[in-house]
Amino acid sequence: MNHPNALPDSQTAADILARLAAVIESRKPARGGDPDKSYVARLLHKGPDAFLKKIGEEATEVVMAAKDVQHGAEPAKIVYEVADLWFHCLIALAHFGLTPDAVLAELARREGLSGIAEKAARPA
Ligand SMILES: N=c1c2ncn([C@@H]3O[C@H](COP(=O)(O)OP(=O)(O)OP(=O)(O)O)[C@@H](O)[C@H]3O)c2ncn1[C@@H]1O[C@H](COP(=O)(O)O)[C@@H](O)[C@H]1O
Repeated sequence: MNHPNALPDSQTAADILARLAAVIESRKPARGGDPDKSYVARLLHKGPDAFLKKIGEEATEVVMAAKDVQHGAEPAKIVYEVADLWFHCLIALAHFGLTPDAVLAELARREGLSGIAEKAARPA
């Protein structure tokens, strides 16, 4: 299994996610997405139960891939499964009118905030 380990110089993760989000947006039924020609349109057409089920399956596949890697499989296996998981999460975000930028902004907001300190500061 071969996959590129680094992004080309001109590409940022935010750009890639934004481009994919734009494609997903264009596949919405209201925008004429065709379930016969597009996997994304098909999932959006089926509705939340369909893509939320896929997210559950893909999350499980990430766990299974990681267990395989623990037992000697090629680490790239995890990359493919995480890509599937992120992709299906982007479909859910689009359905609910959210963008990957919102998630990136939340991660940026959390930068430097220890998870242990954050949990300890929560109201009882
Ligand atoms: N990144 C992806 C992407 N990742 C995974 N998949 C598809 O997700 C599906 C589910 O993957 P699985 O491994 O679970 O396959 P499966 O078990 O056969 O799936 P199910 O039958 O259970 O749904 C497969 O059909 C994959 O091809 C993707 N399909 C599309 N994209 C992106 O979305 C864009 C728009 O795609 P379309 O809407 O199909 O034109 C594409 O240009 C890509 O950039």
